[in-house]
Formats: sequence, structure tokens, C-alpha cells
Amino acid sequence: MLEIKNLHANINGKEIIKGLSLTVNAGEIHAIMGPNGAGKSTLSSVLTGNPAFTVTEGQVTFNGKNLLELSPEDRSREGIFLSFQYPVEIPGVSMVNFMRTAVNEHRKYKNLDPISATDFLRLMREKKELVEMDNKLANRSVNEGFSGGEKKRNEIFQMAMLNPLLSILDETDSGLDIDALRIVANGVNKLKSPDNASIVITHYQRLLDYIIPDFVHVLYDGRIVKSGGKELAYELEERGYDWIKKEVEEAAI
Ligand SMILES: Nc1ncnc2c1ncn2[C@@H]1O[C@H](COP(=O)(O)OP(=O)(O)OP(=O)(O)O)[C@@H](O)[C@H]1O
Repeated sequence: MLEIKNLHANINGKEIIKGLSLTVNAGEIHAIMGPNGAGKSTLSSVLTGNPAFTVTEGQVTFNGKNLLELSPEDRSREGIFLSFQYPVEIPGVSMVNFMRTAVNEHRKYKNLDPISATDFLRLMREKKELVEMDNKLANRSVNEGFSGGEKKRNEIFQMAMLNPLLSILDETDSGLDIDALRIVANGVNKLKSPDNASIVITHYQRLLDYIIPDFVHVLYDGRIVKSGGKELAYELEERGYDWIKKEVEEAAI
């Protein structure tokens, strides 16, 4: 589904992604862990087409298409979804209008007619239940005045509404209490299918008790320097990142 080869990207001339390669197949969940500042959020920004970052080298293929040539909007319409680390508030835009516009934009791309009012309301109801979202939140402006946890839950609600092929969850677990963490993780698990995939960026092994990854990768200094199974997350929790740094330095000698 997604193939990243030797990706290099910078912001204002400062290189952040330094030769990153990663392959994600349909049906897989990949966790990305790594120390602060390693480039995890930058990777999600580059994949979704944030224009602040410049790709200087490498290829990214998504479902056979050159992802780097597509606009951020078309990347979304092709099925990439990003759950933001810091979701923005959009005062004055109701959740209902926001979601209906997004759903219809995706349908238009697939040459489908706009969703009927009845089907849209049914879809909203079904997906709200999936993330146990309060009706009152769905009647407000997008994220306006939502608590940190409510914003994160709203991200998963939006993901459920759009049913993406590739979901990138950037620290969706930060700021969630235990119940919200479970609800968000359940939502992600229920949406999992053999046709879609997820990249879960997290600092904590705890989330991976709920969302079981097929692969865990360590992103360090702009590259994936180590990959393994779920046990790697436990090892990182226990040992931190110093040993990774040592391994990388030794390999460079
Ligand atoms: N707009 C910017 N201008 C300058 N440097 C930036 C900018 N955005 C990101 N960076 C730098 O890029 C590096 C990687 O940041 P990024 O947010 O991708 O790290 P991260 O791995 O997600 O970290 P964290 O775990 O703390 O969220 C950091 O050193 C950061 O300061």
C-alpha cells in the first residue's frame, strides 16, 4: 500500500528526515516510536503533504501512485487520513457541515453522488456510537472548546466517517485518560480490515496493549533504525533510547 524509499525532507533548509524507508502493506498496523524531535510528526506531515516541508530525495508510492505529486486534498481523497497530534479548533464550522462536506468531497472524487441526508445522519449516528461520542459534541463547532481528550476522540470519529485506507495516528494517546484510551483504541480496532492499514505514532507502550501492532519501528534522527515486533515496544519502555543511540553510533564507525 505504502512504500517509502530513502526519503529526505527539510524545513527551512534544516534536514529532518534523513533517508527514511518503510513499507506498509494492507491489513497491517505499524507503530512508530522514537525520542522527542526524531522526526515522527514530520514524517506524518510529509506523507500528508504539509507544504512547510520540502522533499529533496526519495520516493513515496501509495497504491501505485506517486504520492509526492499529489496535493494534500488528493492524498486525503486517495485514502490517507491524519489524526493530528494537536487538533485545531475551527470556530463557526459545525461538525455536521464539516463532516458532510468532507464525506461528499471524497464521494465526488470517486464519481459518486452526494450522500442523502438520511444516509448521512445514519452514518453519523453509527460512527458516533463507535467512539462513544456525546451527541452534544457533534452539535458544536469543530473542536471548539473540546477538552484535549474530546479532540482526540473526535479525530477517531472523523476517521471512522471517512473510512480511510491508511490512517496515520500522531500521538492520539497523549492526553487521554484510561477510559478514553480504551474507547479510541477500540474504535481503531473495529475499523481495522484486510484492506486498510495504520501507522500509529506513540511514546507509550501502553497504547500498544490495546492496538496490537504487527511491526514496531524506532525512528531516530530522521531514519528508521530498528524494527521488530511488539516486544520491541516493551524493550524501549524498559531501556529508553540510549542503547539505540549507541547502536547507531557504532554502526556509523
Ligand atoms: N517549523 C519548524 N521549524 C524548524 N524546525 C522544525 C519545524 N518543525 C519541526 N522542526 C524540527 O524538526 C525536528 C523533528 O520534529 P518532529 O515534530 O517531527 O519530532 P517528533 O519526533 O514528532 O517529536 P515529539 O516526540 O517531541 O513529538 C525537531 O528538531 C523540530 O524542532
